[in-house]
Amino acid sequence: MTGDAVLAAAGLTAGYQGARRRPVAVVESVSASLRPGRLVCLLGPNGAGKSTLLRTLVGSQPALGGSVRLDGAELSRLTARERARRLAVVLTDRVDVGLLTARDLVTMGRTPRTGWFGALRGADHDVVDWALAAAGATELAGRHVDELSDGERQRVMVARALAQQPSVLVLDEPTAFLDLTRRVELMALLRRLAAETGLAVLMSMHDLELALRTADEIWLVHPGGRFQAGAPEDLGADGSIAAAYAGDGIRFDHAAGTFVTDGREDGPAVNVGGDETAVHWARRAAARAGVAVAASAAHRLEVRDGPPVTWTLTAAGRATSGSGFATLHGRLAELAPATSGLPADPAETRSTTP
Ligand SMILES: Nc1ncnc2c1ncn2[C@@H]1O[C@H](COP(=O)(O)OP(=O)(O)OP(=O)(O)O)[C@@H](O)[C@H]1O
Repeated sequence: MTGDAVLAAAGLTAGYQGARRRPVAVVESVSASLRPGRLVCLLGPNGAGKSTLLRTLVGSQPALGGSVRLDGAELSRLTARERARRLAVVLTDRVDVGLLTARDLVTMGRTPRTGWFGALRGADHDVVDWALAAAGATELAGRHVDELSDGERQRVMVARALAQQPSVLVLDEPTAFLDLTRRVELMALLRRLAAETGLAVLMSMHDLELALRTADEIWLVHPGGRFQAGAPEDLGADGSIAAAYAGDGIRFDHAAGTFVTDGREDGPAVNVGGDETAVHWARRAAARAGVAVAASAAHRLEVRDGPPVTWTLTAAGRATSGSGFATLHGRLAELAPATSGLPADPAETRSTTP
């Protein structure tokens, strides 16, 4: 089942040694493979076990069961240097790099190939230049790393990993401290590197919507440690993502592909139809208003592309029409009872008291 996989887990259990050296499994029965040129996002709610699984997959903590193979070789049998020639890891931890320039740091990425005291040859300098350019960090080469912004630093760390010329790049929450623009840019960069160089990329992240839009495949860790792998659309459409992230007061609306803050499955729902672009935005407006989108819903919303977008909402036998999403959102919000949990306004309470 591993085929041409560069990183493959079979029946893997990741976890810790608990009290009295008793093994405590965090993620179980992981069988999945990462192939060249693919970008895989590892998702799961807080504490599900993403970091534990990543650490086990890169060999920085031992597996409790099963196996991990890197380029066909059993990971635990490879030396650190053999691993580093094939596998590069980018963590979010800020390491103190003293007064190193970005180029110095990226050059250190060559160490697994040259050794600590190995002289850098012309070809090594070419690789460093390529890595800086590929990560969009050429203009940062002469800057001191400790002066860089989080986004710039992240690009330099990716360049350092690329300088190792690995087959596999593993990143733990690389988008964590980046603003939306930088997050999208970093994802686009990793996508392009995978497509153009055949690099296999595995990254954990919390930005579900960005992951679902970008990844070739999703690896999903459910609370309780169940593991699932599949195409983003399959895991989104069959409700697996929604199930993994179901929590108090928030749920993933798998029809709209967004989170909504109404946690109740029995809340109001609307059946949306009409022009494609208008339907897309109407789904988002519904999600924002805490209204689920479902083909079986009794309420019916019909939308037409604009500008301005026009809509007709038929609810409880009464049809209302309007234009623009501000008015539609207001009308949809009336379908969803308030769920803020805020105490009632005392003035309002008084006015309803006889
Ligand atoms: N060294 C450790 N010893 C014992 N248990 C641990 C250890 N490190 C983490 N855990 C536990 O393992 C579980 C999974 O943690 P992990 O950090 O892998 O989750 P995560 O999905 O990466 O979470 P987050 O999204 O919050 O980073 C948690 O219950 C955590 O408390």
